Order: sequence, then C-alpha cells, then structure tokens
Amino acid sequence: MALLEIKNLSVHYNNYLALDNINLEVNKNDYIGIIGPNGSGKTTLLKSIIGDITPDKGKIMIDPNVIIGYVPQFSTFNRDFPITVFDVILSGTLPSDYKLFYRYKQNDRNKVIFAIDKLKINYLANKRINQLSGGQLQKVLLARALVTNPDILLLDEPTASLDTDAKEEIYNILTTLNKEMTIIMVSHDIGMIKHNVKKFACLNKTMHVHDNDETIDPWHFQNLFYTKGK
Ligand SMILES: Nc1ncnc2c1ncn2[C@@H]1O[C@H](COP(=O)(O)OP(=O)(O)OP(=O)(O)O)[C@@H](O)[C@H]1O
Repeated sequence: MALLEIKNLSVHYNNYLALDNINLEVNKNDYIGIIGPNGSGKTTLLKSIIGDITPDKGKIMIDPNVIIGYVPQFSTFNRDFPITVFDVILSGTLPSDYKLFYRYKQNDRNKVIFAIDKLKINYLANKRINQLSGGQLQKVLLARALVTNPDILLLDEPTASLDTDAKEEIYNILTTLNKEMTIIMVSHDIGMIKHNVKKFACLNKTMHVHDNDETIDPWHFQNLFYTKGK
C-alpha cells in the first residue's frame, strides 16, 4: 500500500481555484520534487497533506502508521523571537492537542539531542535564532521536523535565498535522510531538483508527475506544461 495517496484533490480559496484535480501516489523512499511558479499551489498542496486545509473535492489517504514531518518556508518564521535553537527544536515535540503550560519530558529533550546530533549542529544548540545564517536556520527547522521521527518529510522551499554552498549542504543532508525516509519537496530551483530527486512533478493548479531519468529535462516539461495549462 502507498504511504500517501492523493485522489482528485481540488482546493478553492473562496471562488479562486488553487488546486485542480491533483493525483499523486507516494511510496516508501520516494524523493519527489514539486516545481511550479509563484502562486501555482505548491504550499496549498503541502498544507492540504498536513491537514491545515480541507479540500473541497477529492481525498488524501495517509497510511495510519505514517508520521509526517513538515518544514515550513523559513521566510514565514519570526527570527526576532527571543528563543534558542534548542527550544525551537524542542517545540517540534509538542503534541497537536497540547495545553497551555505544557511541561516537556526528558524523553522530548532526548529527541532534540538525537536530531541535533544527526544534523551535526551541536555547536548551534545554545544560540538564539537571530544569530543564525539562513543555512543554519534551515538546518534547525529540519531538525525540528525530525524530532517526531517522520516517515515522510515535507519541505517548503528549503533552499530559498541560500547561497550555492548552503544549498548543496541541505541537498546532501536530504539525500542521506532519503535512505530512511520519504521526501516531498517544493522548490523553484529546477536545476537542483533535477540533480537530486527521484521524481519530479510540475504544478500549476493541475499536476503532472515524471520519473527523473537522465533523458528527461524538467525545464522542457515545465515549459510544455505551463504553455498547455494556460
Ligand atoms: N489563504 C488564502 N486565501 C486566498 N487565496 C490564497 C490563500 N493562500 C493562497 N492563496 C492563493 O492561492 C494560490 C496558490 O497559493 P500557494 O501559496 O499555494 O502558491 P505557491 O505555489 O506556494 O506560491 P509561492 O511559490 O509564491 O510560495 C495563489 O494565487 C495565492 O494567492
């Protein structure tokens, strides 16, 4: 059985159609890159998968044993908030139904230590988030998603506004993580997608999925698709 299956999904914001009849099957160890221009529905699709948006039509079926980790766009993150890296990552252990004054357990802290070790960011643990570079903050948000030990990792533009070295470092980390988990990543960065993912999907309200083999050029597909989709 697929870990996640999307069937005929459509989403409107009031009268605006953001996603139109999306179909996608996601299996163990898939690494899927979703590319599309601004406003094509990439974030809407990820938010539908994590249940933040209720679809008007269609279904998203998730294997009940599957845990999903979500790494939001880091531009949406308030970097001026006075909080340490350790506490940001610890917040990833909060249960969805947590109450005010929730007390973390030692086990929660152990999960943070595990994620910090995994991403080799021990040296950042006591820093405040406003002291981090973009690439460091991205790794912290990744560690925050890893504390739940997810089966599927969803990432929204994980390399946006990073320099080439930082981008490469994030992609290397994702390739390593993909050995043990499924990855779905949204990005504008077609070149990086081409070199890293196993499948790519072109999204512009509707979506087409392709295997990423040597002969396929995502630029070609994206252009074809956008021309046809208009
Ligand atoms: N809460 C909302 N209310 C109304 N319209 C929205 C809302 N959120 C998104 N939209 C619209 O839905 C469309 C898809 O938005 P979405 O954020 O999913 O696109 P995206 O591909 O992630 O864009 P970007 O690459 O700029 O992040 C856009 O036209 C956007 O303006």
